[in-house]
Amino acid sequence: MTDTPKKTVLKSVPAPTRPSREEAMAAVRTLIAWAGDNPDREGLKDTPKRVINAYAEWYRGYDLDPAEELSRVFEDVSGYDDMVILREIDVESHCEHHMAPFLGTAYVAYLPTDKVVGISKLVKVVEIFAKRLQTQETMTAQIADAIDSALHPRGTAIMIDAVHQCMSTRGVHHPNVSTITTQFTGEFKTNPALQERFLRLIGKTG
Ligand SMILES: Nc1nc2c(ncn2[C@@H]2O[C@H](COP(=O)(O)OP(=O)(O)OP(=O)(O)O)[C@@H](O)[C@H]2O)c(=O)[nH]1
Ligand SMILES: [Zn+2]
Repeated sequence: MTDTPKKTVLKSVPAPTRPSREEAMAAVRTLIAWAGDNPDREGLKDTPKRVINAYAEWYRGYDLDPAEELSRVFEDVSGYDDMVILREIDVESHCEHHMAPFLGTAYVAYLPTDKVVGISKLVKVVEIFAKRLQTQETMTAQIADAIDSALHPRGTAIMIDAVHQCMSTRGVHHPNVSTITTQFTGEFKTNPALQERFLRLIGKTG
């Protein structure tokens, strides 16, 4: 049997059966009771509703398509062909192992060929992948893959630097550990000088 190459999923696969709001709120009541509190006491009365509204915000990326955000391109850039870099994009995501937040910063760069994309769309792509249950590695790869598939650039460079609350507020309890992930494709992958320039321009080298 041959190994098929791992493909990053750009469009989310819908949950087999998406529960109703009522079912989701009942699940929150169960978790409150499991934590040891009384879901019927005054202070917790509206909590299931608040929690599912928060979930709708934290996981809104399942209903959004990054390819659609990157579908509008501009070809009139007067021959500009150097890297485009977005620095310091806030990342607020949740790890798929504990559903705990991980918070940090993303840096996104690509080397255009004949077209560029509106820079806000790159922030939206980061946002869409962040608003799903993630590992930092998967999310980093997915952002690169979305840009490569939509723009066919000469290369893409992504870096995410984040602190995982599953490591800071529980488990190993190390609040100062941050995790850095990078994904380089195309010329960024094959040319160390380009990687170095990307890292220098985002302020990650001395
Ligand atoms: N590679 C990777 N690991 C992650 C990420 N987010 C959380 N984790 C890790 O996922 C692992 C899950 O490990 P398990 O042993 O299955 O779960 P656990 O017993 O809760 O692990 P501890 O966190 O070590 O207490 C932990 O080591 C987490 O630190 C991520 O984005 N990428
Ligand atoms: Zn976790």
